[in-house]
Amino acid sequence: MENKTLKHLKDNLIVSCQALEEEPLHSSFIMSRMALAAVQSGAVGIRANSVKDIKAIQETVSVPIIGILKKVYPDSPVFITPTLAEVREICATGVEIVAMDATLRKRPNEEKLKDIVTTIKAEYPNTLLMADTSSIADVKKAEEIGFEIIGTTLYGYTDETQHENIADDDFIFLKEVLKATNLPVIAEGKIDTPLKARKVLELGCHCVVIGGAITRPQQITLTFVSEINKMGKGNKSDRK
Ligand SMILES: CC(=O)N[C@H](C=O)[C@@H](O)[C@H](O)[C@H](O)COP(=O)(O)O
Repeated sequence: MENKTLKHLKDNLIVSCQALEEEPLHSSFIMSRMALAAVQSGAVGIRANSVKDIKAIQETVSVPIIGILKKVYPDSPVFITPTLAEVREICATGVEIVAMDATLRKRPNEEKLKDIVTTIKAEYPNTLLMADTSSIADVKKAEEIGFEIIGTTLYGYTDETQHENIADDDFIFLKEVLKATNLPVIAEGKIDTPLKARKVLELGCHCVVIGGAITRPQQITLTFVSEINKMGKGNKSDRK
């Protein structure tokens, strides 16, 4: 029998409401209002970073939350809920799903992903664990060690995949992910148009997470400015 949260999310939209310290909208209050705006327009779930933001969002909306805690360690490139300590902190908020980096990269403090998953499953058996992956090898490993959900979150966001985009070659990577696992797949990462969101669901993803294209105004503004800047001198109107 499928889990209640997964049933709720099926074929629907999750909006990621995140602003890091260096971003203009960094504020738990603003993130909670972003979440409210998203839910008012039909999002059925929210993805959020940090205990503070999660609490503010929980007080504002009552949809399932994918919680993460971004933290940078000096000895590893892994920063999305990287160690057992952050996973525990996010589980303790009571979010329905906790996501963590599930790439095969070296983790901080020499921790092993399998140990983190085993420990958390014993402590929080009702919390769903989502693997933020970047490759087919990550996906297979994540399923093997006990994750319940696969996310494509890190495809295009690691050194190895920085030049890739999930929409490349008619979503070839996503199609391979769907073939490689029987777990529900959440499409996430660089999905920047409504059409692409629909397409990933039609391909068989369980649901879709959209971040920057909805909640990062600096990123949205840039898409307009870049297009405007393509206007050649010859195309500019003479009209005063
Ligand atoms: C790589 C990384 O740090 N990803 C983060 C994960 O939570 C967020 O910053 C993204 O906004 C989120 O994954 C949604 O993706 P996009 O913003 O591309 O729609």
